[in-house]
Amino acid sequence: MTPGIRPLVAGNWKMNGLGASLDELSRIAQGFMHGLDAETEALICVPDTLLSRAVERTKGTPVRIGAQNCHTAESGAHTGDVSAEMLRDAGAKYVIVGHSERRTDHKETDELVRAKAEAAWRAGLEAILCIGETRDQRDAGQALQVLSRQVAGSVPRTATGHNLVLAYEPVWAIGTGLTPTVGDVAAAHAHIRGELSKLIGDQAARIRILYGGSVKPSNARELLSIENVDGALVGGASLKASDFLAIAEAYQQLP
Ligand SMILES: O=C(CO)COP(=O)(O)O
Repeated sequence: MTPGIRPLVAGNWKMNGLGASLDELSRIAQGFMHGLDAETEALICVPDTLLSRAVERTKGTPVRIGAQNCHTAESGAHTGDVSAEMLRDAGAKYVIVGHSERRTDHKETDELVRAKAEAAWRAGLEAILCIGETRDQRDAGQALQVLSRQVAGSVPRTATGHNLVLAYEPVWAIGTGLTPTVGDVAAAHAHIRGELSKLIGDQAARIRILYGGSVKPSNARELLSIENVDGALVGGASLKASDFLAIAEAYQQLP
């Protein structure tokens, strides 16, 4: 946690969810309506096919809806792509950019990720920009170097606490049940804050840095209590309302 920063617990449904999954979303929204403290911001990033229905389901609740990717252009001849303006039009408030699955599956570079963050801002969305090292990079002792390179290459210099959220997601921890040690998460987040500060100065202190990678109810409290961890980006466990709510509750239990 960082004093003065509103924590964000975000779910990333990835390529999961049909219409019926919206019942789970309703349960998440109900959980935040009744009992969960408004101090924690809640967001679910759904597949584009569910965007407008998800926005409808969560209307009047504290849960925000986001998307998982956008094109850099506002409109045009890009078959199969969706622009940030279209996501905004469908009711999204946030968009994830540079997730490692997109960096791998679609060969997204830091430069492209930076352009996507700028496209998100042009459309009035907040960007959740993901970075993180692979297992090989960690084993080679290069984790912090990789994070430096990704921050310098993919974070636009006009980033502020109002338009950017950073997510540290070690690639090897995604969907594996493995998590870094508390010491490694603390070192990575402090390092990211330092690199942000070199790039954008004082605003670095305002930017939320989320941890993502195998966050679940049983480890949420430990992970979320680490210094400079301002929330979580949750994959698998965000598909189940009881798990996602239990992760959000972990924040309330922190001193
Ligand atoms: O990639 C992630 C969130 O963006 C993390 O996924 P898991 O929580 O399933 O490991």
